[in-house]
Amino acid sequence: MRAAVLRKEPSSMPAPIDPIVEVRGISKSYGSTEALRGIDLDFPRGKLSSLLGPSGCGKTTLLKIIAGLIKANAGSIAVDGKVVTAPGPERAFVFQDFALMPWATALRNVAFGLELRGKARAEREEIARHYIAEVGLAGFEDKYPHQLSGGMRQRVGLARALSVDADVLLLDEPFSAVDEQNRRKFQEDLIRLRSNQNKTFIFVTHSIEEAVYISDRIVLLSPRPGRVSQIIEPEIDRSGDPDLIHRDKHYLDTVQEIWQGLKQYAE
Ligand SMILES: Nc1ncnc2c1ncn2[C@@H]1O[C@H](COP(=O)(O)OP(=O)(O)OP(=O)(O)O)[C@@H](O)[C@H]1O
Repeated sequence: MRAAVLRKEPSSMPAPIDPIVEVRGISKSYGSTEALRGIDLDFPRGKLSSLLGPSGCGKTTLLKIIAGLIKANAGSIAVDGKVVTAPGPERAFVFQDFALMPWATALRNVAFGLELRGKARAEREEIARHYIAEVGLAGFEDKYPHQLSGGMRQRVGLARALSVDADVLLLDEPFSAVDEQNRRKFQEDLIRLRSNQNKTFIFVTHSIEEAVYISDRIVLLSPRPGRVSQIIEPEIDRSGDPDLIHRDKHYLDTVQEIWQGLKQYAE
């Protein structure tokens, strides 16, 4: 039987990275709490990178600095070679609680980013319908958030981020509020979206299994203050049966290797 997960042959030269997001010397303190110190990172274009580490290591802080939602005390962020200091159309942020407008339908919520950008109603609704279908919610366009399950609300949040056509999607633990079945299903959807949408995903999680399952690249952060401790490229062939991947030796070994590095921080 062919293995479901393949470790690619190591090449003699590391593949050059085409970074879309460049993080240089980022430090951030909240009062006397030093959240991040001297972070240097490149996020490759068209890939899914995860920020992984124990609670409080600064994952969300780094993601929000990349988004331009909070300011660093030192350092810079460049997107496509241009230094950014505020939110911009090339980056879309998916919040942990999805941040939906409760009084608006799924369609209006998804179209909202386009509404803010001044797109005409017919056009923005056509785009919104397309992405609602992309995330598996066709038929739910006219439902309000309270009529949708947590998993569905999360899909609305993702469809909204996809519809504004940003090159970089920043996702802050988007699976934390949903049950395990939906989480698994959504991880598979994200892998599919990442291969057919040509976007760069930067994803915050504290689940080692999740990071190994979905990521091209995992940035491990160590806490107090947050620093880059390791970068891991799981090199998993995800074209096979997802259930087999979860049982594959290389997948399990990678999970174990990361756990060995992180367990010292477990409380
Ligand atoms: N607004 C804030 N004011 C003060 N301290 C903060 C603030 N936001 C974060 N911190 C502190 O900065 C550190 C990093 O927080 P951050 O939320 O970025 O970590 P995290 O790795 O995302 O954590 P978690 O996995 O628990 O979400 C923590 O010690 C946290 O308590």
